Amino acid sequence: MKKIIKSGTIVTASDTYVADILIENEKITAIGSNLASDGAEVIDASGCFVLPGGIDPHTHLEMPFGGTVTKDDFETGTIGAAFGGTTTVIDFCLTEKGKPLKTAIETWHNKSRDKAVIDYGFHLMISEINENVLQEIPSVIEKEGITSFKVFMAYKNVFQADDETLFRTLVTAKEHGALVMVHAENGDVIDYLTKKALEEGKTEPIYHALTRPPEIEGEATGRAAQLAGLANSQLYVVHVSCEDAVERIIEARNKGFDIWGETCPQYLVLDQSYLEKPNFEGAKYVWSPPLREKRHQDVLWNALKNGQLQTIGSDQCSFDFKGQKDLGKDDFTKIPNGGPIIEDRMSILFSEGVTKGRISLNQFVDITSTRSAKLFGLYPQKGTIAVGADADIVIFDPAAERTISASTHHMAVDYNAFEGMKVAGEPVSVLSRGQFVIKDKSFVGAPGKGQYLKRAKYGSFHPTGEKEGMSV
Ligand SMILES: NC(=O)NCCC(=O)O
Ligand SMILES: [Zn+2]
Ligand SMILES: [Zn+2]
Repeated sequence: MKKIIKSGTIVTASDTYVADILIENEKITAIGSNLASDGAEVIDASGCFVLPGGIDPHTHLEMPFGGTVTKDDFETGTIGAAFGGTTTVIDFCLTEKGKPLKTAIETWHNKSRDKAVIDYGFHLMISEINENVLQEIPSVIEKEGITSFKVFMAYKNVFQADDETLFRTLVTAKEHGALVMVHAENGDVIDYLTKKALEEGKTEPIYHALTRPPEIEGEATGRAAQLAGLANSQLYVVHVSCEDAVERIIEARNKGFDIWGETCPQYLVLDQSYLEKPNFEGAKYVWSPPLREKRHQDVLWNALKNGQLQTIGSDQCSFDFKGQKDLGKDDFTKIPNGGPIIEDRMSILFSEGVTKGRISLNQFVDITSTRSAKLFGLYPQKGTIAVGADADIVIFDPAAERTISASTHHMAVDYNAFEGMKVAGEPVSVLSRGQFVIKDKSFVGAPGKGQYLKRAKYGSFHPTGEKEGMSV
């Protein structure tokens, strides 16, 4: 059945205007003034913003980590995402050394196929480069449409890859049209500092932050950037948390390197002091990289405003406080890293960013949706409101107010890191390919309705030279 969204203020990465939107067969087929209803279901959006569905480029759903598995899977995680206005997630598919890449990809299809309520794609972790891996890469890109690879520079003896692997991944990605993503922290130095802290009897959550100082992130970011420059390849730095890393990204971009940076809501609004909360509550705030001193927040906001960081990912990686985070009660290195943010990613950026004047409304759309669509091969099918695009649409009430709480969130996890935070603006209804997933703030979608997305190669939508500012 046709739908018409009437009288809303459409916001894209470049424009803001009042118009109606006609939806037919999953797509936007017309945008204009006073479109005739013609028996279509009419959705009144007056007083609301009509936004392209959010794209979360960084999630870990049902991921094994730290001796346990993330609490939110592709069902609860994508339900939470939809409530927050996100209509696409790109999740990290973990590989194992010595096993075919296709085995890992099949595992991830099995986790997601019948569960996702919104569309989804995968990034692929690269932990080693050898003849078998090199042989599989073309089919990963061409058949699976996986056009982004992830290399961990941290988590020694678990996920960490060496520099040769990172460099060869960059070279291979350049050859085949993929974007290399890095978790940029120096895992070897962290390993030394954490062992030393434990020897000195320092076991509380705060030592997680103190053994991973900003210099360690800055060093790894700079190293990855230099290697990307040497390989003449493309690099995307995930979860940038501090000034040291931002500076390395700016320097590399100024040299003309093809480098992009993502930050996350937690680094914009929470700080290192949260790790000192009593009764082990600090464990709720254990991320890698860690929360930083407050001064880094202004640097991150400015970098988003100036286009030096371009996207915001949730890094959704949720563990219950009871039964999972408390694995590290006597040893901070055993606290599973990560938190639940998929649901509040867009609200926090709107409330703290747009309503507080740190970024514009169009930048908000670019950062939460359009830029990820362009970088990860989904544009213009996703990431904008235009004729021919998928009808992934959020009707967003900027006047609504809400308090974030585990008692009202839709993720499966038993706490919310932003508990008690008041946010302005809320999605009222969310459509995925023309079907309501959220209608008048209630879930009306179904597991399995989300489709797997084969993505285009890197560079399809942002020719070299379009790196500066918000014009891409
Ligand atoms: N970020 C984090 O603490 N957990 C998720 C895994 C990762 O992205 O490093
Ligand atoms: Zn990471
Ligand atoms: Zn992550």
